[in-house]
Amino acid sequence: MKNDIGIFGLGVMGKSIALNISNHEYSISVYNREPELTKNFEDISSSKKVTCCYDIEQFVDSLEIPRKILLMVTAGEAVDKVIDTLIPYLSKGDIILDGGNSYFKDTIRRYDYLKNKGIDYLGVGISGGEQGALNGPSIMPSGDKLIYDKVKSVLEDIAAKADDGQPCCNYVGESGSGHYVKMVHNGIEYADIQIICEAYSFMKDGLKLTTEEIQKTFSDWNKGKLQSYLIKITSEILTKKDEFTDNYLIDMILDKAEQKGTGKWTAIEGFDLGTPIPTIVSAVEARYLSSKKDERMKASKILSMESIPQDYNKEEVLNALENAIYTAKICCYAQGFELLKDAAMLYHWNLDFGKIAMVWREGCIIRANFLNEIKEAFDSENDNNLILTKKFYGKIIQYYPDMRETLIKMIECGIYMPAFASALQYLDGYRAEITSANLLQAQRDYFGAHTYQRTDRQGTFHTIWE
Ligand SMILES: NC(=O)C1=CN([C@@H]2O[C@H](COP(=O)(O)OP(=O)(O)OC[C@H]3O[C@@H](n4cnc5c(N)ncnc54)[C@H](OP(=O)(O)O)[C@@H]3O)[C@@H](O)[C@H]2O)C=CC1
Ligand SMILES: O=C(CO)[C@H](O)[C@H](O)COP(=O)(O)O
Repeated sequence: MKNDIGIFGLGVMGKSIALNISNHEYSISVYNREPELTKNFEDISSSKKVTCCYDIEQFVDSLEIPRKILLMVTAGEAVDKVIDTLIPYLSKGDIILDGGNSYFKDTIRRYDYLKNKGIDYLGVGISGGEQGALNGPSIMPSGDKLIYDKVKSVLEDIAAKADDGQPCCNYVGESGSGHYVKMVHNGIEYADIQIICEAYSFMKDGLKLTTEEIQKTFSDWNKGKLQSYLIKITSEILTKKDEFTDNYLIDMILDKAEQKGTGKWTAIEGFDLGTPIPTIVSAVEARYLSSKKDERMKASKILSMESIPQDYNKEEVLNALENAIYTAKICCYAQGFELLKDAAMLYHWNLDFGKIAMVWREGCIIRANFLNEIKEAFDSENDNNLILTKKFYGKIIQYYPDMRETLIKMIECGIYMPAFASALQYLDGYRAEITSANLLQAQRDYFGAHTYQRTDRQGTFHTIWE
């Protein structure tokens, strides 16, 4: 008897996905470059439907034809190496699925490379971290639809299920689009995380709340319109005590953020496509700034400034902050979907934003209650900016003043809040009928004869300014 599917790579994600698949009654074969992880997997997987392989040929031979092999390895060069290791053992019609955070242009290249060899390739964006992978991730598959149909049942079975029972797995589109959607998911993840961190900073350093008070605030917010995985884990993180000191663990963690690159790719795509995604860009930049800890320490002494002492009504400020976070979150998602809209045009993908929102409703890191509303918004207005949809523009108008008031207070307290500021500026800029770009165009024409268009007649104009 041959096995249904093979999993190559038994790191954090591969191990959990493999267990998830085998828990769904599929027979699996697993392989890892370092045999130690395969041995560990053998120890934890009691199921008889698991074949642990220590040899690539044995791994490939153990699979039902056409073979289906899910790669869960580090994105980048490793994926190419693994593909080249597998090729000599594969047959025409076999299917490789890449479940890592691969760069979408690499996925398109690998698809073409393997197509020439008669091997099918699906780029499968997966989100949910270790627990999601084990209990039900959000899955964003792409490639040939006919090939997807051959693996659809296993992907849908292992995916998270939304409240309506629908699997959080939907075919996204042509090659590369699934990894693109996953990349944008991560861009939104960066922005969402940054907004929460800035709110935390304001509560701690501006409002001088205790960790317990901040924890309770996040916990309360998670019962309302901000209900989401990231707000929930934030409230849980703030309960954790340090094992070495009497402090909360959060106060012992160095404030230097790391990143693996998906947020940066999203920001670069925004620049390349000319799509304004300032909150996502600001979140990437905030990570870079945070990592310059030594310089910040030095600057904090040289540029030391007193913040303006305030006597805020904390309850009112926290209510406004909740509305400000909600509005900023909508802006993050709106920016992500605007990038997807421009990418669909440029790369000729037929993206259904309602279906994408549906896939993000459960399982992934940005899962949130309001994704149900985002789904409904796009179901009826697929081409609209989220902030202009009937579902959301009223909320933005309602919460706009609270957002503005909150930002004023953050400025008074000297809080670093690039994500909040960029979200408000996104709204102010997007709704501006007239901007200052008329002056900008005049300056360009002045120094470089770059020409400009007029408001009252067609054509291109140049003025001798001096
Ligand atoms: N961790 C997370 O929360 C999430 C991760 N992802 C993505 O999933 C993928 C896997 O991540 P994760 O499980 O966290 O990573 P880990 O670091 O835990 O595991 C990496 C895996 O890749 C294998 N690998 C690395 N280089 C090679 C190579 N040259 N040849 C063969 N195998 C190699 C490792 O094998 P070995 O043991 O031999 O080194 C190991 O099995 C990545 O693309 C990641 O971005 C996606 C969503 C969430
Ligand atoms: O893909 C993920 C979740 O969806 C990973 O958790 C993500 O890679 C984390 O990114 P970074 O290390 O850059 O913060």
